[in-house]
Amino acid sequence: MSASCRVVVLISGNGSNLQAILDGCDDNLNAEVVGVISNKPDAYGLVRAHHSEIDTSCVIARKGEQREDFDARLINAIEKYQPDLIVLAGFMRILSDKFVSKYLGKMINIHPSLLPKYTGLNTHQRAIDAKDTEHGASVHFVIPELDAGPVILQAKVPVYPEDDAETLAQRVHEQEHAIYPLVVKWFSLGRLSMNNNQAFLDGCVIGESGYAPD
Ligand SMILES: Nc1nc2c(c(=O)[nH]1)N[C@@H](CN(C=O)c1ccc(C(=O)N[C@@H](CCC(=O)O)C(=O)O)cc1)CN2
Ligand SMILES: NCC(=O)N[C@@H]1O[C@H](COP(=O)([O-])[O-])[C@@H](O)[C@H]1O
Repeated sequence: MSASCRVVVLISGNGSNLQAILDGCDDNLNAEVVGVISNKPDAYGLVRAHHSEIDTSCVIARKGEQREDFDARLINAIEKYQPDLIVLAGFMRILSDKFVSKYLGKMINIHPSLLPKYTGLNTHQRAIDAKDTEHGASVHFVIPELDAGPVILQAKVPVYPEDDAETLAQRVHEQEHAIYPLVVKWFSLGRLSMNNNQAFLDGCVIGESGYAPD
């Protein structure tokens, strides 16, 4: 029986979140990763996709190319798979308003901070520099404004005085790999909508150990 929710994952690098979602789909028969698309040809996530016999493609920015032109090529690559859900997993491109509007409500991203804190890049070092005692990750719907979409699920981790960006990133990664597959599962079960998202925010109390409604 083919899965009801066709998932396309966009990556730019290592793909550890892709791997967590692939592993999660083994248990969640409602979702199937049908394609992995990278904007970097050397992304290790492409190797992970090949190991799982998932179709892959690359859409590589051309020198001087307009963002909208790149995004048009990316749409062509995505539409081949006819996805129900688009998952950004370390996809390091800011997407144009036209692209985001096309996939509004069916595109999610994982961001390494407790949004709305620390949108953008270098979040772990910024949390350390601010002497924060907690940090974490957020899964959110993607809207044109960067990292500002409705938050679906968050995971918190402690920040220790001896932490550097690397040790903190590792602790955050562990929680990312726990929460992202959950959100994919909820979406595949039809339990996620950008319109009535508050129910999940109220129900999602996440600590270091991680908790979320089943
Ligand atoms: N319109 C949106 N696009 C993207 C969103 C979003 O919420 N709205 N989420 C990001 C993911 N992201 C952080 O989570 C992020 C990715 C990339 C950048 C960025 O500055 N990219 C540069 C290029 C960087 C590079 O090539 O190394 C750029 O695109 O000019 C910031 C945040 C995904 N896109
Ligand atoms: N602003 C986007 C961003 O910084 N995303 C972050 O990139 C990493 C990708 O790791 P992965 O390739 O191993 O999944 C993840 O930590 C994710 O939160």
